[in-house]
Amino acid sequence: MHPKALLDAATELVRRVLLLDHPADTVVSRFFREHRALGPRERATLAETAYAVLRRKPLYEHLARAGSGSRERRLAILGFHAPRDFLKQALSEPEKAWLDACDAVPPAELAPEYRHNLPSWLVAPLRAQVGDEFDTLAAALLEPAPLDLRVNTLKEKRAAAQAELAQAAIKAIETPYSPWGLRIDGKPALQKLDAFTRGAVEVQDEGSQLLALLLDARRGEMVADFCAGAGGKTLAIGATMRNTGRLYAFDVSAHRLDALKPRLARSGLSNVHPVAIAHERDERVKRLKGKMDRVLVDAPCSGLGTLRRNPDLKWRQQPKDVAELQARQLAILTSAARLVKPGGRLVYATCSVLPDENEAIAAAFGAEHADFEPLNVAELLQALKLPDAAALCTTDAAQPGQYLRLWPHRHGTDGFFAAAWQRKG
Ligand SMILES: C[S@@+](CC[C@H](N)C(=O)[O-])C[C@H]1O[C@@H](n2cnc3c(N)ncnc32)[C@H](O)[C@@H]1O
Repeated sequence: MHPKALLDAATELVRRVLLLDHPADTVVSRFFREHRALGPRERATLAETAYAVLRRKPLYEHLARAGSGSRERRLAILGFHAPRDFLKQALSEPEKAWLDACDAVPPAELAPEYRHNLPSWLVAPLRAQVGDEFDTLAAALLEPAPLDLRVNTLKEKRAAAQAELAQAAIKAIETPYSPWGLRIDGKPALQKLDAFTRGAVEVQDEGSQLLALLLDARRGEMVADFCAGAGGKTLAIGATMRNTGRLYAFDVSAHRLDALKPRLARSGLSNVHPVAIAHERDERVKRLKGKMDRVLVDAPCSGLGTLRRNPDLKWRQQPKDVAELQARQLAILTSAARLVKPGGRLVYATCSVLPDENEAIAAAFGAEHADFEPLNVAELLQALKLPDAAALCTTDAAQPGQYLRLWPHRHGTDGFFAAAWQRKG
């Protein structure tokens, strides 16, 4: 496609994602379905351009106050994911001069909001948590996430999967913390790889793998993944159970559970029972009261720990949404807790970096549930022989290691939180 046509397409896609009325990945997929003639490289350029604009929206809007042409075209030019000489074939002389002027602005001279590119309401809670590391965190959140795989140890050892990928010219290194993880160089197409189609590997961020590990589900147990969604963590938990026992995958979205089915088929797991529920107090949940050895609540959350892959969330989420989420999170955790049998383990997790969705929910639950003993997550991970377990957890002087707290700039994962309890016997 000629650079001019590709820039026009990017401008239209940028216009659509900036409406912020749907998740960016949905908008991009719909755009590609409408433009079937686009090749893989053109698709990559368009998607990366739209994501670049979402990532650096404040900076690009600032730079786009100068220049000419529509606002979306200026933003698409600034985010255009291709070599400058290719892009310049699409530009008028005044546009080229404006772009050169933008490129010449020294980053150090930019106001902080054009460097961190975060909404103002998010800055204070992040600064309060990471202090001097704020700029490093903000920079990490502006980078695309690496591609992590989880090796399905029911089918393959990690080293064998790594060797198989190498034969397909895909370089993969072991993830630093998860014993099942491989981190891939670049973004190769995996769907047609034998290792993928036969279920030996699945795409999953290392942080998600650690949440499944923390649940520590064993052979023959009764386990519930309460907010299973498309089942990323369900699959990892089923593998730790060595395909024995019974693993319920609950979710209120039948549509998301449907996406679990092909993944289950590939994985070779037959111990998973997907159940679409109407709400967290559904009769099908109540019937299992006190029967579960382990329950994971991977709660619906703002997703603000996943800004590397979902940069639109920082513009689509608002403080009032977080307040609404808190009520749902506590209600879901409270209902899910009823399933846990005496001596059983409960894990609450989110992919949010906001204390309001994390420590605050754990504290509110703890205050109402004296029958649940908080477990120290660092100790649980140490017992699982995880390297640097304490470094993955909170460091409060009063309760060191109490919660899992993963950060992109420290751990190279998405931002995750987890708290764990044991029901008193
Ligand atoms: C963070 S996502 C889960 C991601 C999934 N565990 C994974 O690893 O891919 C949260 C899920 O909670 C589900 N959910 C929302 N409200 C719920 C409720 N009341 N009961 C159970 N699941 C709920 C959503 O449909 C969504 O799939």
